Amino acid sequence: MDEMTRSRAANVVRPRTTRSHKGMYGRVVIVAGDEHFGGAAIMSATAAVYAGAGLVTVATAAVNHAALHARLPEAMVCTWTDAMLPQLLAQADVVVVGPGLGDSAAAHVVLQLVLDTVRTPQSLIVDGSAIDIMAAGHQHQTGTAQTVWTPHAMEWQRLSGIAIANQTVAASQAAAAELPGVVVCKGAPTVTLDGHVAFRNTSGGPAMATGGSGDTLTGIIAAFIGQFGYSLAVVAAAVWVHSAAADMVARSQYVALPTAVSAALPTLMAQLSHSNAE
Ligand SMILES: NC(=O)C1=CN([C@@H]2O[C@H](COP(=O)(O)OP(=O)(O)OC[C@H]3O[C@@H](n4cnc5c(N)ncnc54)[C@H](OP(=O)(O)O)[C@@H]3O)[C@@H](O)[C@H]2O)[C@@H](O)CC1
Ligand SMILES: Nc1ncnc2c1ncn2[C@@H]1O[C@H](COP(=O)(O)OP(=O)(O)O)[C@@H](O)[C@H]1O
Ligand SMILES: [Mg+2]
Repeated sequence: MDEMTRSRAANVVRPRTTRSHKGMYGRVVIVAGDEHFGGAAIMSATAAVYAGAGLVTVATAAVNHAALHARLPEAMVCTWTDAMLPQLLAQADVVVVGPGLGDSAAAHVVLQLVLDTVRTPQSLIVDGSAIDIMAAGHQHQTGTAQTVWTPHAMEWQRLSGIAIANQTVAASQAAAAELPGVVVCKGAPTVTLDGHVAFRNTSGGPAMATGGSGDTLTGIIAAFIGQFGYSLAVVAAAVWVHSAAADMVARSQYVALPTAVSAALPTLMAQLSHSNAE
């Protein structure tokens, strides 16, 4: 099994060219946050912006819009039933679906819209409640998007059928081989795999055991794919950066608040890109 280390992550986070514009760094659409879980959408979107995504739009329940603008004016917003959502999804480089999505009829409908719309070369990150809905067999991935699944151990048990106690790398690789794309088996440590190769994460720790850490990771993965392309190594580098930012916070904080982790991303990514530039 390979290891995702600081130096390998630094190879991904390359310096930006002078002639940059935001269209070069990914149009990200985040479909998340029903009326109970608005925080998940805000944390995912915050992480996507702070990890360098070019443009971020959040499709979330209307009740979350004011809070989102208050915390993250950089993000644009719409609802799940907005007439412009299908076009936004079709024009996105990367789509995240699932953080705080819930299990309502509306959640099932918007998930199916995403699955029917997002196609390669677009990338699709499936997290949280979207994993649960798909695991329950209600909906299948009809598109052929470049996919990243981000289950924690219980979500992976639901999706793969492997009991948490039996989630060895070999068992997870076999299950991942039956799924399209990359699987981020979140845990301590997180292992990122594609049915053939696996990267064990070398950063992170128990300060991350708090609600919102996984929502935050989805935004970082989306921003990394938008800037650095879709590959197992880029996803594993995003996992490393997420956990390394948490380690920075945990040096002086007992718990690595997901919003504090996002706030640490621009500094950490600057350090990595400078080391890459040397
Ligand atoms: N602020 C917001 O809006 C937030 C919104 N959120 C949104 O909430 C939605 C539900 O996501 P969820 O992860 O909270 O619930 P679920 O999928 O049922 O899993 C928890 C169950 O699994 C069990 N479990 C056992 N082992 C485990 C392990 N190693 N890792 C993890 N779990 C393990 C665990 O066992 P127990 O704790 O009972 O021992 C418990 O029974 C989702 O859409 C998410 O995005 C959250 O992100 C939080 C902040
Ligand atoms: N003890 C730990 N060591 C390392 N990483 C951890 C630990 N506890 C939680 N994490 C990380 O925190 C995140 C939790 O994801 P998840 O359970 O989906 O959170 P959320 O509440 O946002 O849904 C994962 O990336 C996981 O690897
Ligand atoms: Mg989660």
